[in-house]
Amino acid sequence: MDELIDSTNYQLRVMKYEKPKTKDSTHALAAHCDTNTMTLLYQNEVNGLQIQSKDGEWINMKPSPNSFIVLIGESLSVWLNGRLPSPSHRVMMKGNEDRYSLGLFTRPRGGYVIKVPNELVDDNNPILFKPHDHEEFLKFYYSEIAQAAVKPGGYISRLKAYCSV
Ligand SMILES: O=C(O)CCC(=O)C(=O)O
Ligand SMILES: [Fe+2]
Repeated sequence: MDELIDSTNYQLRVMKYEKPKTKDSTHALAAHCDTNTMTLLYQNEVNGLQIQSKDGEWINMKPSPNSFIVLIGESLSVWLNGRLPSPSHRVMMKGNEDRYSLGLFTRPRGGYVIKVPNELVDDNNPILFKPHDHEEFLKFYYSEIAQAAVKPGGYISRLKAYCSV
């Protein structure tokens, strides 16, 4: 537990999504998976977050006023050798109210090596990801090579491209 606390950075961010200018629903945040370990989201009463199910369907999130949404990030998914998937999500806006959300993003600190635990690797579950430092990954994330690999409109996991075995 101490190791987890010592190896984690936290970022708290407030996000504002302006009401759409037309009656149609609009993409306010494009589909993506978070690259960090875990994201906790809290929102005002305006819905808009959608999570993609395994079969590709977009599900509207309607959290009750006192609840948080917890999203597994790709970094945790990789850490767990893919045992828990990181869901693709997006924000669609409709109606005539602005949306505010509060996100607490946890991510591994630079210098900490993320390594799949031995307990999660066996003959049926071969190791899928190489040990890596998240900060080194972020340098790759913004590099020209990674940017060039990302095609407009399609989501590609740069983390998996970076550390797959
Ligand atoms: O505003 C939201 O509900 C989602 C924000 C989000 O997915 C992100 O910032 O990565
Ligand atoms: Fe996100």
